[in-house]
Amino acid sequence: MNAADAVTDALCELHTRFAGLRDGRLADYIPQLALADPDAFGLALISMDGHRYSAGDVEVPFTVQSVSKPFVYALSLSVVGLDEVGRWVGAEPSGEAFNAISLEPGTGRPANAMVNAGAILTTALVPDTRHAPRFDRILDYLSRFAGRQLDVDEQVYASEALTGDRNRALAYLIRSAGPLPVDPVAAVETYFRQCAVRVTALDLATMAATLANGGVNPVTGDAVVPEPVAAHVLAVMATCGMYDASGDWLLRVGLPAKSGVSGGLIAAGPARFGLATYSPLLNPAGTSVRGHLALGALSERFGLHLMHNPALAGSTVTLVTTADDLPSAPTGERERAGRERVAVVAAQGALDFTAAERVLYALDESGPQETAAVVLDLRRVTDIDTAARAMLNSGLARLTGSGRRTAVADPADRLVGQGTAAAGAPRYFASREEAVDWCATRRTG
Ligand SMILES: NC(=O)CC[C@H](N)C(=O)O
Repeated sequence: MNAADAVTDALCELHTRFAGLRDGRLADYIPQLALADPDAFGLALISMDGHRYSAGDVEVPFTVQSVSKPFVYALSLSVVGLDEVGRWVGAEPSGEAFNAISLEPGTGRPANAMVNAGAILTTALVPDTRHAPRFDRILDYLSRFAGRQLDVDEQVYASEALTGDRNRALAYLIRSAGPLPVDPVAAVETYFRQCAVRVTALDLATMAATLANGGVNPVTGDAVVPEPVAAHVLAVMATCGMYDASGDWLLRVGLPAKSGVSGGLIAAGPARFGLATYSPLLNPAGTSVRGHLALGALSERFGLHLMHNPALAGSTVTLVTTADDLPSAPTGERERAGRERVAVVAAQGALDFTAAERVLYALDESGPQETAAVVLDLRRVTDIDTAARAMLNSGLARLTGSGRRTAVADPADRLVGQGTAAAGAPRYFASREEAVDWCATRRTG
């Protein structure tokens, strides 16, 4: 028994809880989908370290269907850019079903890339060259998101190609509405193939985890799309991924998600995990009944809701008001020894904007009257992002500018970066002792 089996146990428990449920119907408007096993049910979770947890049928193949949409959207954003994609596809929830025959009034754009109209256009925006045919690019990207080579279920493809006139109608409607740089009618057949790509619940969880992990597949380490693209896709999944049920989903489950009519469902916890379920019995909105319930229960049980008050990293900052070589010496004795009282603010962990604010506040609180000198101890900091580095640098410059003697213990050069000590910048030391000693030494004159 391993300790991490506790995670698997939680998934198994949900699997047991919902496996017996027979509500919902198989999709049959694509005839091949009606042949799915209604009892199939699997749940998978991939962590940001690429750890895999699963319960039930997580290796049963099924076609990706609409769960392909966020990933192809990611591809077109990467290739064409947010602004250009945004000219042709909106980012507003449509409040309508996935296959609604409707475009945004005024602009003639599909409402978003998660409904069929927007997805067909998104697919059309993926460049199609002799060197890299559109579908090959799509299959390659989906495979990189999944971390293994995927293929197409030709029977499901043929089945949708035979019956997909509603999507063709949408493509013609889109083409009639505006001066597009691409042809959605030609792209709709590619869209059918993209929907027929075969995946498993484990694949989908890995794909969701890649979006959650800033576009880097946490299992293979492959940087599939840039971080901002992953963030944009998650944002659209959060507001539009569950079609006309998106608001209620965000309210109750609180995670960016995407459903598909073959029974796949993904949800992503940014910087935390990727989740997927497979169960082909659908509710009237076209979402897996068991998947919906299981992810809802999981979110509630583990507090995964995005808007859930995030646990404040209570230990980001420690303030030690006196730390010098004469820790308990009274002021007189300290002065005779030519030493000053030094405050030490110690930060730890990964510093982002929020953590940097706490550090700066603690630096202010550490003075100025009683302890004029202050040391910022970064020895236990593991990472500083760009925003936090800029904030800390300008905050420290303000401190020194206001006359406080300031030193930073930064053995890993995390803050100073390029090693430049600009005028007005604090002094940098490799150890806390040196920093405290420099600060404590009373300057004369
Ligand atoms: N919601 C879905 O999964 C729909 C995908 C399906 N291929 C369609 O276009 O109708």
